[in-house]
Amino acid sequence: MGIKLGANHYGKAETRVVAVRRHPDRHEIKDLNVSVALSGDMDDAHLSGDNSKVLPTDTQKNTVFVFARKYGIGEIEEFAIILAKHFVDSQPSVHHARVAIEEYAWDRIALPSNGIAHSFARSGTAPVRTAVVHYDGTKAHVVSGIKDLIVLNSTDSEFWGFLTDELTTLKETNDRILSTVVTAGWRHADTTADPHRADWGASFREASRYLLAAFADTHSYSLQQTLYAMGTRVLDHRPELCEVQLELPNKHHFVVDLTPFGLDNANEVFIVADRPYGLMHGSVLRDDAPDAGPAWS
Ligand SMILES: O=c1[nH]c(=O)c2[nH]c(=O)[nH]c2[nH]1
Repeated sequence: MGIKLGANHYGKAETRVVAVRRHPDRHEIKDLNVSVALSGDMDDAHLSGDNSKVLPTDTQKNTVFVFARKYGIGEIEEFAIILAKHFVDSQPSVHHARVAIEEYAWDRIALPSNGIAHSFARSGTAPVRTAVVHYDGTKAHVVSGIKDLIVLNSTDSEFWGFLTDELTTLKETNDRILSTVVTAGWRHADTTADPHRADWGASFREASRYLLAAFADTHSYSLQQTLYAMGTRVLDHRPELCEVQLELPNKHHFVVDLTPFGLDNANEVFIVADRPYGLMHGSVLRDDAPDAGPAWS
């Protein structure tokens, strides 16, 4: 019985880079977490310790900083494509690059006394913008997204009519709190490997806006239904996108029984359960969505 090397990839994970763009009257910052994973002709490295086809992860990290300086950091999709193309197009042993970027938002605080807006406060619950690019020498699969987006509806949520068995204790409800922490990715249909081919910023802002709007104005009969409504809303309005994947934990809010204290509680005071939680995952896609290839991996 033989043993062989299976699928593998390697790279520098979580390079944190902050870039400051200095204008006379204001500075702008980009705060990113960049993870690179390369694969290709790496058998020798694993089987015999021959590193001649291995681009060190240290070099990958340096590339992130050098490219930030040389090209500046614009939209994260653009930066990810530039990096992914570089690794594959410049190294014959590298056949595939996955570049995943998280962008952390900062808010401005009061203008300091020198008149230059260069001070920021990390937004307390700011969601993180994400981009994952896969490039194989021809196509660039781009999945943009958002995570850590905490949302809550204090009404317009019901859950009833569900299956029951001898172990079911959950009561049906016509009015509950619905709260989740959205992790969403949306796949761009176009796979042309041109970093400047799209208005990535507008696409991100609009997709996020439609996700939120659908969460807010869907009268929900389950988090699963809300998930589908959110994905559908984005695809209805953003023709450049062909698939949305969502992961939605159900952040359970339970009405506290206050009768021991002689008080009623008409959906006013809740205990927030930390664990366990329901976890919904779903993909919403067009009938004619092109093959996803490695986009979601
Ligand atoms: O929206 C919900 N979906 C479920 O599948 C479920 N299951 C559960 O216990 N509560 C909920 N809520």
